[in-house]
Amino acid sequence: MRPKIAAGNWKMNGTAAALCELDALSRALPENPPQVVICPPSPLLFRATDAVHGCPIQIGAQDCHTEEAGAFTGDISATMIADTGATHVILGHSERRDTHCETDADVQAKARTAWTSGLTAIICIGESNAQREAGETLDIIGAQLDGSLPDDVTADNTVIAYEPIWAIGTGKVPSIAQITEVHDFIRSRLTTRFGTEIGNALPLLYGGSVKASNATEIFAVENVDGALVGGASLKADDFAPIVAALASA
Ligand SMILES: O=C(CO)COP(=O)(O)O
Repeated sequence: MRPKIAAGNWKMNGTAAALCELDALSRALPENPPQVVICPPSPLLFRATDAVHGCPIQIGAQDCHTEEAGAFTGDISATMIADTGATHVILGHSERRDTHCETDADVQAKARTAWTSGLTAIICIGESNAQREAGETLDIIGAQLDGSLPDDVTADNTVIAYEPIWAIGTGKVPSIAQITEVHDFIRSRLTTRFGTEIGNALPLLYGGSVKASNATEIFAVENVDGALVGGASLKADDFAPIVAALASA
């Protein structure tokens, strides 16, 4: 049985004042909540882990460097992230692949260093609009999976998030048939490469314009184990109904 995971990616949004949303979210959690992971900007990590102390919300970072320490001005390492009490790190988000030119090989190296520090890697993949229109979606997704996932992936150290780039922050959501097709494809690619035990145990999240209004039908898709949510994770009032939809999926 795979865990259900509601992850929130705050991206470059929020100052210390936003941490009150964690408290509000914890009070709004359903009785048997799914796993909830909030990924605030890195300056908030220490305070965020303090803020969720004693409640079932976990904290994650949005990126880490491939190295554990060294002369990399402006970067943060997996060791530092783990030191804050965070448990997860998002890797290979399309915004980083785009604006920081991250490659699949970079993502794979980052996953290894994340694991070394005991973090769970949330590895993001997804096609652009041009790639989808050219009929290349499954080729792109397959190549990103092959290149971004280390061989020794396990269901405990990795979560995969399918985020079509054209659905991120646009309000455009793929059809249920499109989400089903890609998630089924990812599942079969994983079982082929890692075997049925690991391949069937790895959680798969959908991300891109998830809101309370579309969450229930997305979570009903067989190979969707949760969501990676951007804009609608910033406010507890928006995110709590998504968490509740996942809890009852
Ligand atoms: O990029 C995302 C999460 O990582 C999705 O963002 P939105 O939910 O704002 O579309």
